[in-house]
Amino acid sequence: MTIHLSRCSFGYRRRDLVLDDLTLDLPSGCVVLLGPNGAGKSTLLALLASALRPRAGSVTLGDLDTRRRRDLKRYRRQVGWLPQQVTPVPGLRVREQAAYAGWLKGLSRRDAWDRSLEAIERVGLRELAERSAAQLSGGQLRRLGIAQTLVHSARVVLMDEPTAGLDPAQRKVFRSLLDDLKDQASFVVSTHQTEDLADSYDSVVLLDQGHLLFQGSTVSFLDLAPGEVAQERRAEAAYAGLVEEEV
Ligand SMILES: Nc1ncnc2c1ncn2[C@@H]1O[C@H](COP(=O)(O)OP(=O)(O)OP(=O)(O)O)[C@@H](O)[C@H]1O
Repeated sequence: MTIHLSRCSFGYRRRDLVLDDLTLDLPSGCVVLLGPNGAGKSTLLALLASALRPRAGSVTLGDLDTRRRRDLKRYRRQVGWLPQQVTPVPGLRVREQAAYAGWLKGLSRRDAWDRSLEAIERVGLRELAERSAAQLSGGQLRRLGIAQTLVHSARVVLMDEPTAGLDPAQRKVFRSLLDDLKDQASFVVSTHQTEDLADSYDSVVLLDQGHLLFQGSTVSFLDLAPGEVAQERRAEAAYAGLVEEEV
């Protein structure tokens, strides 16, 4: 099941539209969300997370429509969101923070606590379960953020630049984590890093200035690069071709 955006518009200020009449079907699997700075990626993820409400249009998952109050809770339970900054909750240990996130999504205290252990285990934080969340490194905090989405068994996990600021070794850890979790949920991941596209993602969404420039399989995206471009540079060349065409 996928999230469907239909004719969505959104602006932070009355006159400016950051997303303009956007229609998009997010397929299951791993989707990478690309676009220049200010394209609207974080805004789109916040709309998909139902943290922001579109000015016009709809966001639906199956028969759940975020415009309907009675659907919102169920929708939010199915959709996990990892914003750019994962904030440690003051006074909470790693496992407690994962459990707290599940409780906020509507699990009972007991369920949230029980599930939190498996969630932190899946992201490799089992040994740090009793450590204060405030003492985690940036990469560990992001892993805790992912665990928070796993506690409530989100079917779609939205991640906003999860690898920004991570060193190459940590980025590799993140990629293999994503690989491990693919059987559990679908992922929509925004990033500026195009080098690992072919290995990690099934499809690509490219936004620029709130408009959709491309949506399709990773293979068809890479095919947009000129034939002579080497394999490891094809994503970058395809991206540049589409964005420059737009300027
Ligand atoms: N809270 C806000 N109030 C007003 N304008 C905002 C706010 N957040 C974002 N914007 C504006 O909305 C537009 C889209 O921003 P957004 O953060 O969604 O882009 P992005 O593609 O995620 O960018 P980046 O790659 O730099 O993170 C930008 O013009 C930005 O200045």
